[in-house]
Amino acid sequence: MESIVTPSANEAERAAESALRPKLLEEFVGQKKLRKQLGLVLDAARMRGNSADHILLSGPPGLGKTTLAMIVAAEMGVNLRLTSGPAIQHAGDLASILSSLQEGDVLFIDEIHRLARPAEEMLYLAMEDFRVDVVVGKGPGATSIPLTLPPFTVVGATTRAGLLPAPLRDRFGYTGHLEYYEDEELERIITRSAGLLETKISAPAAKELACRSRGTPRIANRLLRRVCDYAQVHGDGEVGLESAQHALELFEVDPLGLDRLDRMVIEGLCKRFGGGPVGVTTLSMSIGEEPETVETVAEPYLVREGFIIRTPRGRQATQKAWEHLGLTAPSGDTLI
Ligand SMILES: Nc1ncnc2c1ncn2[C@@H]1O[C@H](COP(=O)(O)OP(=O)(O)OP(=O)(O)O)[C@@H](O)[C@H]1O
Repeated sequence: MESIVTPSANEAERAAESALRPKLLEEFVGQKKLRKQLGLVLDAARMRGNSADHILLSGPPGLGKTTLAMIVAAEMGVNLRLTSGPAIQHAGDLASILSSLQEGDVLFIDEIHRLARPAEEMLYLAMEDFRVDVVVGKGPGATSIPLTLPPFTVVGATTRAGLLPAPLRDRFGYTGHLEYYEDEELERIITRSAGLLETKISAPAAKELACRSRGTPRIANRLLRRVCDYAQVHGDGEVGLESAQHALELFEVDPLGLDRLDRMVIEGLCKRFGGGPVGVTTLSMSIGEEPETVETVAEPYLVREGFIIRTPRGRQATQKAWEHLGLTAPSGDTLI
């Protein structure tokens, strides 16, 4: 189920996003600690006249990993090559990318935890010794020719740092973890993006959007685009609080950022199962959704925000879920 509050993006959306990306570290909002650490790593490399250490960025989708990789290249004044774990099917694919790198280049590998094993092993060597063994020919006659690479920087991005094998993780000199954003930071991102889209947005409207963006800049920018559409069609193009609220109502994003699926899950849990605990398969069937959709699309945010908890006996609604639906929890229950 595609939703306006999904944190991931398809290719078309990524293209639309490029106009809104901050280009330099000082334009990047939030992630204060990471910004300072990364700034130091880059400053030191610049002062030494070296390429930057390899950098690993981990965190949920839509928080700015790709943006930061682009910023690293811009700050270092070098070229950026973009690829991803799933795009590298064979070690040969990686060898051809590596052998085309120029001195200092930044190689961004998105979803690095999804690299195939042989490519991963080739990457260890390239990152450590700036060397790659290119295999020429096939079968018993195949020979391996060592190729020296110029120094370069790998920026790896992952949503699942725990899945990275230790030898690969150890080859990154700096690892930065991206956290969900505060509402006030999202407000600044929204105001900045509105400026780039040449739209005026009032401070209360930006605040309203921020509260519903689930801590994620990608969602904030997406909601902003829809709210701009609404203001253009139904008003004079300026986004005020009222038009923002109407637009968000139209797209079924409620004041705490829950969408239709999220509400169906907590409503099903409270109304049909007395708040649970109930197994995810039974719960999903009762609302006509696939268990995988409920587990991967709705649950992460509902758990993170404390609407539901996972127990060994299944999912359970919390007091916050009952309150959000305007319902009273059955008496006698010990609610979390
Ligand atoms: N700190 C920030 N300040 C301003 N805009 C941001 C910030 N972080 C992210 N964005 C914006 O949010 C959108 C998504 O960011 P980005 O593509 O970098 O996320 P990502 O973490 O790489 O996502 P994925 O894991 O899906 O690849 C972009 O339009 C980007 O401009």
